[in-house]
Amino acid sequence: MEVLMGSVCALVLVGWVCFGLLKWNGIRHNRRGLPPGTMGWPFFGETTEFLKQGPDFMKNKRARFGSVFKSHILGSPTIVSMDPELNRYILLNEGKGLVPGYPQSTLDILGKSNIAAVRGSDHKRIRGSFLSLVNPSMLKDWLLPRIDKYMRLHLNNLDSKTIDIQKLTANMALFIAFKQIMETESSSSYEAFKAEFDKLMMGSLSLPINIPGTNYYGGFMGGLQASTPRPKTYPIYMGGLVLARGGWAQVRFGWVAGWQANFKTWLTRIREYKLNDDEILDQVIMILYSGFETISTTSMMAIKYLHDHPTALQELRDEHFAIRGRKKPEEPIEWNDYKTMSFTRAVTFETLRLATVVNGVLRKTTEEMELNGFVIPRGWRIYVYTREINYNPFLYPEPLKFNPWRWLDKSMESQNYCFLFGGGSRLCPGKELGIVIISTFLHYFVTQYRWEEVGGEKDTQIPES
Ligand code: HEM
Repeated sequence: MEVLMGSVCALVLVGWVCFGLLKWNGIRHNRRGLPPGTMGWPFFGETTEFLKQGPDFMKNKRARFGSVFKSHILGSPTIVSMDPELNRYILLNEGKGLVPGYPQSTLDILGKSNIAAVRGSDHKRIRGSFLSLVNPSMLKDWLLPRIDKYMRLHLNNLDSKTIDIQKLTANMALFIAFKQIMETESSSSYEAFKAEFDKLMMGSLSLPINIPGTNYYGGFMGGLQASTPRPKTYPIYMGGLVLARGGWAQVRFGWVAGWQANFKTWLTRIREYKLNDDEILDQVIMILYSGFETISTTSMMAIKYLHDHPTALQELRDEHFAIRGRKKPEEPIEWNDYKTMSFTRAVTFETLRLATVVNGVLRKTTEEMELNGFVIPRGWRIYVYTREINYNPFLYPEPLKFNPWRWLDKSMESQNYCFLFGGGSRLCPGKELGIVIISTFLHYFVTQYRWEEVGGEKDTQIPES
């Protein structure tokens, strides 16, 4: 009996403490003029629910509080905006105190000079250097030939095999990115790099708790960082290479001395932007990081949608067999071929829309400001949640239907609320490179293989109807 009473008292006490903490956290962040919403637990906020429930978290909140509400996610008080007009305003007005607001974990791991962490003239300079690496002439003469070569290699030899398409596309995206930067590296350094890269991806979206065992800790180099001259926040695209070559200094000087033929070409192209060593490394990491998830998810979902829509698949195949018909079997895809892939481009955009590969982008206020009648304190994060716009029936009739043909009208790509690649001064500079990679993947996949779904794994339905 005493044990039972003790347990009940303990439970009541825990209940009260929890209630008190939730209330205290709500009051702590309560200011006049803020939008409605709840703040969850001190420090953790509502991060667990947000990560666990995904889009349902947003839907439930919107049903309760409307399309602009407050919460506390990924370590910071956050305003979520699902309002299309407000989202557009925020994306187009970085200069008015709305700068990128990626979580501390992302910034720590990607490096303090990565493009998402810098603003103003530094952003212009770094973005300029980035664009010079992926502009149409680079794409045409430098990148596409390599993408073609390594795509063939990657998609070689899948005949009669059962493949996990998620793994295949994830590997493809990483392999292609790696080869663009480190063409002459061996496959063993690719494997070492891949293992480090997985940790980086996990760490960049975690709570910033730097103790062994956490994803955040794993995102760094662990023990290696202490013995190297790189600052504590040494991010780690280079992890694989450091492991493979046995020392950061060696890698560092190797890079700067132009130890990679193709990297030398990159350095020459960006010389005018005067990036220092750390800035160069952070941009390399950013190239790998930004293109990875987006390209792999889009390629995977395109294969799924095409499988489920035979008419679209047939039209895509016709487009690619027409290109093959003009070539010898071993001839690579060239820029002019890519330019004729209008249906492939439409499939890519429709996949990005329907699967909502990017749910939204993060900003932060640099000063207190009024938005939509609400007063947002300085330093609060704003989650510009663009997912809902993708299913707006006025913009996209029958929004839950896979209909690539809607994108053959070219004006669709530039309509005011198309945020598939972001907008304003942060519009994705890798947009065309991403589409080239996905198109090359689809080219070799649909011209070399026919496929069918096997296995009984439960599908995740995207979007949820
Ligand atoms: C299907 C593929 C892709 C999609 C859907 C996509 C989407 C986006 C979006 C939505 C943003 C805006 C982020 C913001 O406003 O905070 C962005 C920015 C960015 N993307 Fe992409 N991206 C793709 C491919 C790539 C590739 C292949 C690269 C690099 C090789 C890349 C590099 C970047 C960079 C560096 C930024 C930051 C730009 C800045 O802050 O000025 N992206 N991307």
